Amino acid sequence: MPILERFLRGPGLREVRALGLAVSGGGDSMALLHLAAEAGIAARAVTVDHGLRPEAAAEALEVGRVCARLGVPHDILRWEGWDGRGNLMDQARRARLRLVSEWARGADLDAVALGHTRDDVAETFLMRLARGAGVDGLAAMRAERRAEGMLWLRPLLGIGREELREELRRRGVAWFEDPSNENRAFDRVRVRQAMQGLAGLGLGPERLAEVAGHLAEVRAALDAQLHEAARTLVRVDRGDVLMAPGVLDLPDEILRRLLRGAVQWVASAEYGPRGPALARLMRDLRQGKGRTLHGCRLVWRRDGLRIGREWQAVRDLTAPVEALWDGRWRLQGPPQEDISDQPLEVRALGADGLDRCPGWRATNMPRASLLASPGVWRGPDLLAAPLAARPNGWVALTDPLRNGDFLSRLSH
Ligand SMILES: Nc1ncnc2c1ncn2[C@@H]1O[C@H](COP(=O)(O)OP(=O)(O)OP(=O)(O)O)[C@@H](O)[C@H]1O
Repeated sequence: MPILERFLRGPGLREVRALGLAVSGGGDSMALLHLAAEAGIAARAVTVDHGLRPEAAAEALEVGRVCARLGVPHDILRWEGWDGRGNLMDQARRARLRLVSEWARGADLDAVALGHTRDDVAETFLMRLARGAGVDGLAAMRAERRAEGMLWLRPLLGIGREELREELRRRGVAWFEDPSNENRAFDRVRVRQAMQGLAGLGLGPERLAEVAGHLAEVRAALDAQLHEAARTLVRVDRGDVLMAPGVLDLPDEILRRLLRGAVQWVASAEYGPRGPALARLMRDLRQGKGRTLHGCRLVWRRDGLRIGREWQAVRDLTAPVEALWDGRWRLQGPPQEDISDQPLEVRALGADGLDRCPGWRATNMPRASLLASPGVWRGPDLLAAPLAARPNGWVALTDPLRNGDFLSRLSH
């Protein structure tokens, strides 16, 4: 089948009204650009200049010239955010995702296409295998996914990198080779080199991508079961997660995912607890015991398992009332006159705060959950404790985006 047709068969492309194209100038995304232009898709391209290589700015301009010849509007975004710490590649990738999604929303695009190919799937599979990943990590990346408020499409996942380059050569199109592709310090580069030896064993990129594709189907089946379990056995009660006792009848794999998602949400953490910690947790829970984990308290009560925030984990957290507190709480209250030079702030109630909420028992919330619940403070004075029966005109809601996130995170 001609390459253009295979490209167009990629999910979502035909329904898109206006498509963003993330074009770094490398072979894969240059092929993406040319295929989209040839297909007559209404598109707008973007290049992020990370400012990390001196040539990057000139390369971005060159991508712009190619786009102009194809009649595709092109924008350049600059990232100057690296603070010199942490994993540079990871930060650059995250920043790129954020910048490009802001750009796409601003340009009223309904999806952004990325140039990942079948070789990326195969390489990622091997890299994850080397780290001992499970089904989720080994499963092929999704051809269609939502993140950062944008729909991301990967229409080239079924096509090999070399085939795309062949197509570019046929058209006389040049592309930039990223010099880091030669740098053995990067895992991906070492994996690429190792793959040349694996091909002789029948483990070429096609076969590896096929296995990753099967695992993606396994992941989808687990997701469906997880969603069903969450829908029928789990609910959120004022920031705590409640699981019906029936969760103990679920297969271990599903219960583990449910617990990881719930704990991650209650702790507002970027990652859930790791395998060994989850295994210990499950053993204890099956013996009817509770425990603390990852900044959460898990306790059995009459109606099932309650997962709440641990006071110790939030005792020193302070946020202005307009901001999210503990990554998920939004406080809303009556307008305040600026009568004091002490600003209003959100802090956990703690024992000191809860002592000033005489009606808290009527809330039917465990004391431990209320200790870690948000209060509105002015210096030492507690103005409001919305979850502990002292609202004083204030409400505390978990951020709706985060709330939606809870289920999507549960489903990974
Ligand atoms: N600086 C960038 N500007 C715009 N899009 C980018 C940029 N870097 C990566 N992308 C997008 O993300 C996809 C995958 O990123 P990856 O880091 O694997 O890219 P790459 O190795 O530079 O690939 P390519 O050969 O497509 O340029 C690219 O195909 C492209 O769609």
